[in-house]
Amino acid sequence: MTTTRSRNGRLNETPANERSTAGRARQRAYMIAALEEGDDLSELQELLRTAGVAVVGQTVQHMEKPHPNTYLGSGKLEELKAALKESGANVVACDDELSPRQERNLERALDTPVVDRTTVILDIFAGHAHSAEGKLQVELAQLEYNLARMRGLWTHLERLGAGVGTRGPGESQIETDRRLARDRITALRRRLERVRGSRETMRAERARAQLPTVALVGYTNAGKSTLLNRLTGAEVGVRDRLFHTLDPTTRSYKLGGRDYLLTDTVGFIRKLPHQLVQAFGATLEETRLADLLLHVVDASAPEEELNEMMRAVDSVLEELGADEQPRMLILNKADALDDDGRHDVQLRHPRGLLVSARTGEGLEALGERIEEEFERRLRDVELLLPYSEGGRLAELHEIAGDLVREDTPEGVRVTVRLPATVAARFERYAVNGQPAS
Ligand SMILES: Nc1nc2c(ncn2[C@@H]2O[C@H](COP(=O)(O)OP(=O)(O)OP(=O)(O)O)[C@@H](O)[C@H]2O)c(=O)[nH]1
Ligand SMILES: [Mg+2]
Repeated sequence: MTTTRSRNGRLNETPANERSTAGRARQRAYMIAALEEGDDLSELQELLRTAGVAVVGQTVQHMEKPHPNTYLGSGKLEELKAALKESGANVVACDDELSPRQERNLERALDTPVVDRTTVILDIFAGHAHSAEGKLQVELAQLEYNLARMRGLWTHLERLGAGVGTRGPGESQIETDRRLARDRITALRRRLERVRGSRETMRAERARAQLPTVALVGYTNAGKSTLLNRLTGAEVGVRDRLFHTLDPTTRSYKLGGRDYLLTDTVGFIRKLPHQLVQAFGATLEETRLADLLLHVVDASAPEEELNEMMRAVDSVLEELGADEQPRMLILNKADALDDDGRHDVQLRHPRGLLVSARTGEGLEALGERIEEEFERRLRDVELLLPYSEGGRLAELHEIAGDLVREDTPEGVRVTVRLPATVAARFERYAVNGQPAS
């Protein structure tokens, strides 16, 4: 994991730079946060744990907005300095994304390297990316984040063979850095496009065009992968760690004689770095193209936290333009709730379906609901398929199970019931210009 990180993460490869949360034997982090009353640092702690960093202390200042120059107030900083020494920490981890100025000032005041929440999340992503596409996406996000902040681009570019001496006349070092970083970003984008155009992706896209698709979305650690495994018999990795799944996995899945595709997606989190949402745009496309979204939540989380996680998911979906599809709320981890807890969560989310991906409870009802959801939107469609498009007929059989066919001189005339979204994909074969959706 360390090697992947240092390959991707610019911050991680220079020993002189202690900013990275990874790649060094046992980092000891001291957490700081400017929080509203009632919030705590458990999520940052969880993120650090996932990044393999030990937490040795924390300082929280309750304030409405972080200080624009130093993040925390000056009195708090003094207090922090002493506590920091005491704790033996070798890095300070901040719960928010820091402006370059805040970061610089904090490092100066504390005489300790500072990482912010975004850097930690990018780092975890770098460690969890397995596919060529995932790795490129993370590197792109890291580079863009650092470009915006102009943080030590030096080492990175040197490693890429750009190095000293490439500076043009009259160009300041910063301008050179910026220009080289932009070139690298352009090159990465191009490579990403090529990777995405690969055959495998195209095959997946073809499959998606035909079968109705259901995407599992939700906060990291909600149980999406567990649910996918349970429903389809797949073996997607499951761990009690944040952001375990980065590469979307799609499996087919049968319900009442029809085939569906079920896609697992990357988990969301509060304050998900914007760069990551952008970089993972293509991966998250799965979400936008799905016919139905299952929003999976950890129903065993405390009420306030659950609401916040749901809001975070809503806002990412909105940013992705995936907020218009039909959505179902899946209240997972029912097994971790007692009777009162179940009653309570069901009362607060009457439309949610209580299930347990672990024990299988409620999954039959879930299947029925999915079927109903598609049933409701079934359309009777009449199509004329030319004989040269025999493959299309086979697809229809797979999707619809039942269909009525009649051979005519022009081709096969088919009457079939299809989900509205699928019908739209067959529109060009519709008879009499009758709209298929
Ligand atoms: N008690 C209980 N635990 C569950 C259930 N479903 C999942 N878990 C646990 O929750 C943790 C996270 O599960 P995953 O399936 O990896 O969650 P995910 O939503 O795919 O997480 P990311 O890939 O990080 O977005 C694991 O420890 C699972 O064993 C459930 O129904 N009940
Ligand atoms: Mg997962």
